[in-house]
Amino acid sequence: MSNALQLPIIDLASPDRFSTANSIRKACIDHGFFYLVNHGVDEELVKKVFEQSSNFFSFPIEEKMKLAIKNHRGYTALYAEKLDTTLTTKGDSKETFYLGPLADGLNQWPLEEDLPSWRSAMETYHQKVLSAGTKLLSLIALSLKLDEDFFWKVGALNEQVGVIRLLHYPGSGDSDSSSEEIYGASAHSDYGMITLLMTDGVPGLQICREKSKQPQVWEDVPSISGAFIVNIGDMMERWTNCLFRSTLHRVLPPRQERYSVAFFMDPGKDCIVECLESCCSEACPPRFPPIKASDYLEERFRLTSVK
Ligand SMILES: O=C(O)CCC(=O)C(=O)O
Ligand SMILES: [Fe+2]
Repeated sequence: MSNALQLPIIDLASPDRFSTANSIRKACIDHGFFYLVNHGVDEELVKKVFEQSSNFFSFPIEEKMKLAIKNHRGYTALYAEKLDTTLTTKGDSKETFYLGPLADGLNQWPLEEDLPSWRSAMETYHQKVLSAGTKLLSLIALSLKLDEDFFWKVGALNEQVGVIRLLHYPGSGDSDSSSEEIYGASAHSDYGMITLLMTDGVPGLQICREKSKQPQVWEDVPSISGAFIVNIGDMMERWTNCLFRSTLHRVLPPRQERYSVAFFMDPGKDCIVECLESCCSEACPPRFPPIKASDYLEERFRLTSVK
């Protein structure tokens, strides 16, 4: 079952920060998803990143495997990841490429002679989206009645933050011969603080707002040209004691080829994520113990890769 959904639209450039923070708070409580506009990442750059992504994924598999994932950076092939760890079917029908923080030297780069504009496009995109995400996190802090620089002070934000995941869903054409339950991206929630997602407009993304309600109700999330689709991740849900929702989402197996680019803002690795005082009380005690971000994230990565 699926319905179309109208998510709130948040304007990152609005001068009225307190009213924006209030709208964000409502969006995070009601949906855990919203659109972000006036975010400062220009359309030309987004177009370049999608072009470079499509150029890379069109290479033969042997070439792509030369950059196979190491230290969470590089290429993962079709069916190599399964975001819903409870499924018994083979992995998700997508291939991906991960690029992390620019300063740590761990990124893998395609050869310049193969893709001359790749590196500059990806580096610029990383910087620009990190800057938009950082502004958004200061508004999220305000929305939780915290100081604007709260996420800096607790070590969640630093120059070692921000992971780009390029995604390519090859598309199944019109035939759907398989009876197996294979998704483009199977049902999952994201792990970190926030995710900023751009798609090429091909439909497929759905959310389920009540994770534990049966049967699950899935609603389509249409793309709005130029807007990021932002969602709250599990670590933010932990900080807020489930006030903000880390909403379950998935991508249906697209008939048509589909590209998207996710930008994950996970907390810095030494950051301890623990229930905010404003989100618990005697009647509503913390639901999760404090946890070090890197311990939590490593375990989640380990579970999603298909052995
Ligand atoms: O491709 C999409 O629309 C969503 C991707 C996603 O949920 C993810 O990469 O975590
Ligand atoms: Fe996701």
